[in-house]
Amino acid sequence: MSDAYIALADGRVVKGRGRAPGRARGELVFTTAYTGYEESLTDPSYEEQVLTFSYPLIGNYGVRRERFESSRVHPRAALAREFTDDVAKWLSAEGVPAIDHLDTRDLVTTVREEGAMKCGIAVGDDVTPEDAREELEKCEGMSDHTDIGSQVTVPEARHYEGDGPTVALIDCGAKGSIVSSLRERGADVHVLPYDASEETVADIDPDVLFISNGPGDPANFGNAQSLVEAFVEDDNVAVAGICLGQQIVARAVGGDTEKMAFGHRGVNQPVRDLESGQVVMTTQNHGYTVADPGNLDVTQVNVNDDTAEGLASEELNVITRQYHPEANPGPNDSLGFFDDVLELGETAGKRRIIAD
Ligand SMILES: NC(=O)CC[C@H](N)C(=O)O
Repeated sequence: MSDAYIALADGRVVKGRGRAPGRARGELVFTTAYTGYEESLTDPSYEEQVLTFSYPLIGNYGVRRERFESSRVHPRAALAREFTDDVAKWLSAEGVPAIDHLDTRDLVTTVREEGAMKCGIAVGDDVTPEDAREELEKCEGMSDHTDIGSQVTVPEARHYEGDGPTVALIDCGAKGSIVSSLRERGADVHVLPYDASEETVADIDPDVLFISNGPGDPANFGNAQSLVEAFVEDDNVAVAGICLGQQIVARAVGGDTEKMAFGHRGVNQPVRDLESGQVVMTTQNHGYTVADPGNLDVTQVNVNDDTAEGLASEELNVITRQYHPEANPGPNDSLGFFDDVLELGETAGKRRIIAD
């Protein structure tokens, strides 16, 4: 165990116990999830953030690769009341600093009251509060990471063959279980880099253009937005999105996004479907929200703060979710989203066959 310091943008330096050494900086956020630490730590949407777990004991059921959502840990550092040795070893091996023995209630309250904030981290045998402050000094705001997509996307296109509708999944930092949720339903999935060209997508001749989740500010994903702009009016292509994907789709159809104070991160966020009135529990991880849905209808809202959780347009064949229907971690209540997306794609595909 070593010394560990967190320098917060509000001027405070918090001391903890070092569990994995290193220095880091990022946007301090918290998740209230009481399970799913492996999925959260490997979710690419946490790139450039420092993740605080409000649940006190992290690591209770070990660390298993099968639960990973990507090939590496994405938060720049991890904070908890208590990490098990398994988690501390994993984060050390990944070179991601970890600190525990913290008053995480205080950290969460600070972020709730003052909003997600920059922080600097220093963990090691002879680190000082000054080292953490130095990291804080170098910390950029989330929106300043203008090419964050390049850090999390696939290096080149991947194709998973299937008999179902063809999906062009634009990988802005996609969680693995979005790909597997589509494949399990028979979809023919092309995973494309975040900067894929319109021609590449057109060559695939997709039934669905699907924009994935991903880190940072949706305004920094101009290429994905222009792909939606190019295909959304095409009657033969359905458009779908999850989380960052919903935000990008909304921006592409004349809508807008804004930063939330501290966001939604957890596994029990209640969402109401406006048509059925049904409330489902959802997994969430986002710090931006759709402030204006543009040409789309808001179909689902967050019960706590009324923010847009689902958007759709029958006319444009669009369906999106702000939360994570792939449910890793989290309740399976909304897995049906993937069936809805593929059905929409199938309808679009049939229209094309008739048109041909
Ligand atoms: N999980 C996500 O796709 C996150 C979307 C976006 N980066 C946000 O923070 O709002």
